[in-house]
Amino acid sequence: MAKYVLKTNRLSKSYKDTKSLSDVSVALEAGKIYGLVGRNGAGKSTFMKLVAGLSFPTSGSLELFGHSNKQALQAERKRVGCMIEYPSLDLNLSASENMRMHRILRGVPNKEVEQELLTLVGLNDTKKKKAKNFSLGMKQRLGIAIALLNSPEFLILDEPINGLDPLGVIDIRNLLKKLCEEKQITILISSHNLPELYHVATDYIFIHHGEIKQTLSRKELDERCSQHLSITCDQPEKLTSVLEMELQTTNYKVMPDNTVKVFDYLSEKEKVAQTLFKHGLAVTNFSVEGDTLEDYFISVVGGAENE
Ligand SMILES: Nc1ncnc2c1ncn2[C@@H]1O[C@H](COP(=O)(O)OP(=O)(O)OP(=O)(O)O)[C@@H](O)[C@H]1O
Repeated sequence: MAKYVLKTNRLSKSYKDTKSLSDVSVALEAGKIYGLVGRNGAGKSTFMKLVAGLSFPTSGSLELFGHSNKQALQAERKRVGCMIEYPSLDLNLSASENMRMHRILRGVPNKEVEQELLTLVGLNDTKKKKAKNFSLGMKQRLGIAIALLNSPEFLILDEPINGLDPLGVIDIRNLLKKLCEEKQITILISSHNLPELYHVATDYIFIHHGEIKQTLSRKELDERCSQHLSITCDQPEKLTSVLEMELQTTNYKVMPDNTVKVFDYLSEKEKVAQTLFKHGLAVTNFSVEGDTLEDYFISVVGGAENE
């Protein structure tokens, strides 16, 4: 049975005239990396703050590690690490001094954890350099090290790759994969950039105007974004048997509306069309489809920024 780190039930948050989050119901399974993707102002930080206990819902409820009552939730939040909106660094302190300050503030007795985590995030040789002289990527990595101080099982990171150069993005991506694979930490990471999240997340949650528009796995996203022939005809079952028997491919998928997606023969479309015709199939749609990640994002959350 799936083990859930987080479940929300119609979680909502309003600020005076603004409904920042509307009826958000999601379930996050342990051991995965969830990408929370949405435009600026979609409600990503609002959602993360509610989960982290930094803000309170207007309505709805949430469950962490299977617990939902107020006191139990507070206790379970000790198993959560977060970096929301910006890393909470003292810019006049070095990496080690920042780690020490946060370790003491959180009551973590083990001093060794400071260096262990700085090594993990690749900041063990920054010596006395003050955080104000760090690159954005180094600040983000230090923020992640701070979020890891209490050995969390669930890590919440708000836009940790926003504004980083390509190498900085790769560093953070590799770090997150390592945390998930080696330390079995479940991760929720937000971004407004689906291609950036694509390489790190195992699952994606699309949020727009405070509502969850779609949740899907990497495999499902790949299927939707890979180029394929989309075929609609009067006899879908006969179509699949022609694909298997005549065209020798099982690389297809029948969609709920009976459209068949064929992932082979993209460069031999005529051969497919002729074969279907030869077998008397009445084809009503035959087209090449498949979005880029950017197109797919827009198809889910809409095109215009201020619609
Ligand atoms: N404290 C607040 N008071 C009033 N409105 C707020 C507050 N916090 C957030 N909002 C509003 O709630 C909506 C969602 O904001 P939120 O910061 O959660 O979005 P986001 O997806 O994290 O965006 P960004 O990527 O720009 O940080 C926005 O319309 C924002 O203006």
